[in-house]
Order: sequence, then C-alpha cells, then structure tokens
Amino acid sequence: MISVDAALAHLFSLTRPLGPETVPLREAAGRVLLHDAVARRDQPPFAASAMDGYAVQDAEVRPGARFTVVGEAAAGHRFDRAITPGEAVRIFTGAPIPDGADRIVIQEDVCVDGSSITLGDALDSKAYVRPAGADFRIGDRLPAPRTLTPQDIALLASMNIAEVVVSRRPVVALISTGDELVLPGEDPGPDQIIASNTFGLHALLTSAGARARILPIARDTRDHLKQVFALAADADLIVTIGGASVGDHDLVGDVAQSLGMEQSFYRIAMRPGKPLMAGRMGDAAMVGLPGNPVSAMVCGRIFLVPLIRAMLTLPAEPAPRETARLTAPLGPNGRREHYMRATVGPEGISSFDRQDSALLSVLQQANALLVRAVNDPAREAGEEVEFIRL
Ligand SMILES: Nc1nc2c(c(=O)[nH]1)N[C@H]1C(S)=C(S)[C@@H](COP(=O)(O)OP(=O)(O)OC[C@H]3O[C@@H](n4cnc5c(N)ncnc54)[C@H](O)[C@@H]3O)O[C@H]1N2
Ligand code: MOO
Repeated sequence: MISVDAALAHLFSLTRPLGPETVPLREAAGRVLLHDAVARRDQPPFAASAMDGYAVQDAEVRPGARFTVVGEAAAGHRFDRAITPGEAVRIFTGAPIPDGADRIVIQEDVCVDGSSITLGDALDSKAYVRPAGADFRIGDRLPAPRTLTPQDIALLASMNIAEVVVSRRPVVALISTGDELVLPGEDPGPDQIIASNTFGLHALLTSAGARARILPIARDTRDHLKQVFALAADADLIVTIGGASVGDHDLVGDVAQSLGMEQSFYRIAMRPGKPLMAGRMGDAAMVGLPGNPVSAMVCGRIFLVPLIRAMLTLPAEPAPRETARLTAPLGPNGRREHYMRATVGPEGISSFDRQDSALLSVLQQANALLVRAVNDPAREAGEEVEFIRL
C-alpha cells in the first residue's frame, strides 16, 4: 500500500497538460485560459458621463448659475464642438463628454426654462465624469492560466476579444463493471442494482472541466471487458469502476494488463478507496476505482479532480484542505488515511456515525470529508481537524 500523497504524485506523472484550442467567447465559460488575454482598446475609449444631466465647465458651477443649452450628447452620439463659457450640453449616461466640459450637473439639480437652465441651491458635488481608460487600458492583461468565470467573459468581451485560447478538455471514458449493474431507468433483475457512482463521477468530472463519456457496462467476463476497453481508444483518461479488489470476478487489473496497461501502483493506504490502481494504457492514463459507491466518489474527489485540473494546465496540487473544530470526540485512526463523511458549519465539524462505503445517502448529506491522518490519535471535541469541502 502506498500513501495518498505518493499515489497522487504517481497519477500526476501519468498525464501531462493537453494543449490548446481556440474557442469563441460564448463557449469559453468554465474553460481554462492558456494564453494571457490582452485588451485591444481603452475602456471607456473617451471620457464619458456617469449620469443624465448637463455638461458644463466646473469653474462656472455655483448655486443659481445660468447656462444656455447649445446641443445634446447621447451614448453613441457625441456633441461635435467644444463648449465655451456660459454654455451647457444636454447629456445622457454613457455619452462622450464634450470638449471644454469637465463636470456633469445631474438633471435633478437643474431648473429648465426653454433653452436655458438654472442650477439649484443644493448642488451635488461630484463631477460624474468617467475618465478614458478608467476601467482598463489597451494592453492590460487577464493572466493565464485561469478558469474563466462569467465575470471574466464580460471583461474579455469589453476588451474586444472574440475568441480565446483555452486548454483542450480531457476526454474521460467511464467503464462500469459488474453483472449486477443496470442503468438508471432500466428494469433491474432480482439480484441487480443500479449503476450509481458512474453517474456521480460523470457529474464530478464534467464539473471539473472534463468531457466524460459513459461507456456500456462491462459484464464480468474477460472478453466483454476487453470489448468495452476497445471503445475507450480516443480517451485521455480511462476510468474503470469496480472489479478492482481480490474477488474471483475482479478482472479489471488482469484484463487491463493483458491489453498493455503498465501498472504504476495498486492499493492505497486510505479509507475508503484502498483497492485503487493506476497506470498507462497506450496514450491514455488509466485509473481503476473501487466499486463501492462512496469509495468511487471519494477517490474521484481526491484523485480524479486534481488529475483533470493538471491535464487542463492548472497547478498539479491536491484537493484544498481547510480546518474546523470538532463538535464531538473521535476515536483513534488506524493504518489508512480516513476520509470521513462529515458536515461542517459555523458550529464546527461532525462526522456521521455510519461510515460504510456503500452508503450514498450519507455521502449525499455530507458537505465535507474530515481527513484523519494515518495513526491519528483520539481527538477531543474542540480540537482542530482538517477537511475537504464537497
Ligand atoms: N477479501 C477482501 N474483500 C474486499 C476487500 C479486501 O481487501 N479483501 N476490499 C474491499 C474494499 S475496501 C472495497 S472498496 C471493495 C472494492 O471492490 P471492487 O473494486 O472489486 O468492486 P466490486 O466488487 O466490483 O463492487 C463493490 C461494490 O460496489 C458495487 N458497485 C460496483 N460498481 C458500481 C457502480 N458503478 N455503481 C454502483 N455500485 C457499484 C458492487 O455492486 C458491490 O456492491 O472490495 C471489498 N472487498
Ligand atoms: O476502500 Mo473500500 O473503498 O474501504 O470500501
């Protein structure tokens, strides 16, 4: 058995960043930007009004001052000459400030009389002028690598960037194994159950940025398992679920090796997730997850998500950990790092009593994995422990 850290290091060495592709901006959210995006213009490109009102010379503004309104500036339509003393331009939000003007008096502070205005007694003191380039300047950068958020997309659009260079998304083939499995919606026989973690992993991998494909369920024969492996030829990462342990029907390791898989490791000192295997299979990395539903999902969170991030050119690092105080004591931990299903909130963190790796209802209620180190001693309520947020 190797440690979780060593297993993750091996996994990172089985893959490399996948390289670039160019996508239009409307398809870029959630993708990992690979090249810095560089602003192609100043924003705003001109000094602009922040309010609806009148553009005047600041030096002339005082209660009761009168101006002649000589024209109008609207967003998209500037007033085409400089103003002179005593002149005002009717202006709207977003319009270019006329030359000669450096102050907007908001319309609430003005009394209009035909083509003249008189300023009121209690004037708002702000200028309401947005200088050219106040938001960003030509050449300003959004640095790579980063996962693009909706806010990033809005900024990139404003920078007049129509397409971006992002990482290719890793293609992950998900192979569930076992005669007992049927798909959700099918009619299970009396000894059958529904393939569940397959769908949980699909969701997890997709949200991490992968293109996950669910392949047909492989039955517990070497031939059928080989046939399904053959369907994964285009994958960057092949993930099998189940058949990883020591039972007579646990064929995944044997069959994968007969197809050329070079095994990197098998068995990890962790709970749940001990019988995990990994290696290289042709151009793809291969990870064999244990079948127990919680084991598969926890291994997905601890190993597959960091692996996908590394393939997307994000930093190769473990799932981030936080700390919280225990609300109840915990007994000593054994020889495997334990990822306990737990809930964390303002009052602290508490683990569920039932930690069997078959219980998806418990995993679903958990919002954290409380991490116990190998041989961690008993802990009192109030002690600080590490956890990974789900
Ligand atoms: N004698 C020993 N028995 C077991 C050991 C051991 O060390 N010695 N390890 C146990 C541990 S820990 C785990 S974890 C499991 C892992 O076994 P496998 O990876 O071989 O998984 P299966 O036997 O195929 O299935 C286990 C369990 O999970 C269900 N399963 C499988 N795939 C799915 C799926 N896609 N969706 C939902 N449920 C699935 C399957 O029906 C079984 O109930 O081995 C222990 N045994
Ligand atoms: O490691 Mo198994 O994954 O403990 O249930």
